[in-house]
Amino acid sequence: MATPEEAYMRIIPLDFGSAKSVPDSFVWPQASDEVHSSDGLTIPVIDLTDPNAPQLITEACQTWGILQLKGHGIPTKLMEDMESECERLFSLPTDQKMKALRSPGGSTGYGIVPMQSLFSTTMWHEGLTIMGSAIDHARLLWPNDYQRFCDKIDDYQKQMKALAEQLMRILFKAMSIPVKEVNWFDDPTNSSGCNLALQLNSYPPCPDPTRTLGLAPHTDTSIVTLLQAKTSGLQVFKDGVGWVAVKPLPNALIVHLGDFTRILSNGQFISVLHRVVVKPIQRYSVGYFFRPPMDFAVSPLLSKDLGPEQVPRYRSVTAKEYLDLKARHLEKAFSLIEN
Ligand SMILES: O=C(O)CCC(=O)C(=O)O
Ligand SMILES: [Fe+2]
Repeated sequence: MATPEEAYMRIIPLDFGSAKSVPDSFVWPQASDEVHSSDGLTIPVIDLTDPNAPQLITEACQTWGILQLKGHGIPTKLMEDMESECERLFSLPTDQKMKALRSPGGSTGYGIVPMQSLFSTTMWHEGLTIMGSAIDHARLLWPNDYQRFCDKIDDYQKQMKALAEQLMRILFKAMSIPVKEVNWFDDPTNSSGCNLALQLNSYPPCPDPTRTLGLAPHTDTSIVTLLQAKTSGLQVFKDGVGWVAVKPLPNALIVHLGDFTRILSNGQFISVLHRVVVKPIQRYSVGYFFRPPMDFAVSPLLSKDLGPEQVPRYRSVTAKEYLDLKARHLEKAFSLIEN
């Protein structure tokens, strides 16, 4: 068990600007694992305006658990603006970013990802987590000029929420879960307490990219995660194949299925294991995590397809209980809820 001082130190990113080599505490031997050359094996690309999109998305959820989405309606300008805001944020002097440092055990603010506490090796990463308004953090980061960041973040979250709901309607239909039973759907004020989080990620230029990882392998604790990333670095694990590199298409969004969808679909949909490798060049990504309210009971039994003869593979678990299990056990959380 880490002491409070150790817990605090574990959320402070390295001062990457002055790192001329990869310190020993950042060395991940698996960073140099072989990656499948993805010729002929690429994650599905789906256009949301295609009339067959629901069917194609359902198939992609069963075979990959990840897809690239075109025709999603998020304005290109807004996506570019988010990339610029990431640059503006992460280029701030370290002392300034540290003013918005997340507290140990806290959910929002600047720092290394929360799952870092489960690993003894550090990841080549810094991030900012936002839930709801960004104003408290933005005021600390830019005391005289915080409104621009807040406005962009608000606009982005609003548009991402609408898109996530559109995708969830497709997923819930595919899983035969009646949307009317899920009363937190379509709640414009989010008064039902959906756990929506925006994660801005920065992977600074690395002097020796084959020795370290930007993010360790993990699945997302979400129903669905929408990710924008201009450059490569993300890899997904495909059973029987190994790590496959994702090559982001211009203006497309990457859609990850998260653990909650795996539970709701009784294991029919995959929550894909993924990781991030680093490069000699700077990389940013922005993830929008859509999670149900904390007290929502996530259960395969919500599906009308699950007849009495079919056994639920997972027990019912509230979102809060699962988030706690995941925070302590990471990918082993699944074995703890398996029937
Ligand atoms: O940066 C990426 O491509 C992935 C980020 C990610 O997996 C996450 O934030 O959970
Ligand atoms: Fe992720």
